[in-house]
Amino acid sequence: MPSPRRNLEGRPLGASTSSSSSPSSPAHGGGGRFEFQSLLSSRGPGADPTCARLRASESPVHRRGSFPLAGTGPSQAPSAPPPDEDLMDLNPSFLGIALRSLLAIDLWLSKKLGVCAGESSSWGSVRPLMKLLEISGHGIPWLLGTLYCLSRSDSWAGREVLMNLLFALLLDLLLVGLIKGLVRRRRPAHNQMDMFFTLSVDKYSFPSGHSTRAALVSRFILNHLVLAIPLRVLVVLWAFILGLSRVMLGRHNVTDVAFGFFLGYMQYSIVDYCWLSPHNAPFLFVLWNQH
Ligand SMILES: CC(C)=CCC/C(C)=C/COP(=O)(O)O
Repeated sequence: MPSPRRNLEGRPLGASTSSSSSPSSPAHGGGGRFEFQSLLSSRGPGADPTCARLRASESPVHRRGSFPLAGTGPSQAPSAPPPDEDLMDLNPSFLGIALRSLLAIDLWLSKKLGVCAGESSSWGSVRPLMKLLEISGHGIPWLLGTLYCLSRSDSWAGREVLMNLLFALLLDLLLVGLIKGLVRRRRPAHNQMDMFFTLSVDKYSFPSGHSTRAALVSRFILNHLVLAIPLRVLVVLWAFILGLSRVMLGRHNVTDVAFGFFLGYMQYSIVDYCWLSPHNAPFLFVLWNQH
């Protein structure tokens, strides 16, 4: 009866060992190729290690990927191919590489633009002005301001617009809070957490809540207020500078702000689509009237 095939450590092929998961084990590099070979050859019927080796050695990916694993000179045994899962690990997709590069550029650019991140930063003297701008885009003044105007409004048309602005601001808080809680991206390391009134999710930075609000509110204003051209330009400028100031203050990375603008813009489309009126939400208007 043929004796069971063994790997170079003397273990029967296919036998799982607790040591194979430890960092010093072959699977983690030392003589990892032996463990990979045993894994390949134990893959059930038809799993021919010779074929697998040929297939893998034809692949430039394997050649590149095996480099860190081999760590050995030509005098040692030829390296066996890693299993498919390992090939996948060693073969990052084009999308993966693009995302990693984008992230690296994002971090680098955000650090460069964070010129007001502290009092001692190169533009530290502008920091108070940037913080004033920060308050102009904060949720509290916008919510309180809208509620105040609603309470003072004496026309149905005005009330309708303000009711929808309130809905937009609440929707924005909800969506930004949700995404921040899901993505959990840390704020940049150079940020000082000295923001006025934050919620617990505001320790996260993606997306920038100020930027979503800036895009949402400015699109709302441009669509529902009749303004002279210079004022319209001012509204757009305010939104843009508010977004930029988030990176300059070191609160956000560029991608947080870019996505924030996109999300805020889309949120307006949702609000416009679900536009509340005395016809589709009469209870809201009656409630407010009684108020
Ligand atoms: C408490 C309320 C009503 C809003 C929180 C507003 C806030 C602090 C958002 C964080 O913005 P960034 O994500 O741009 O830092």
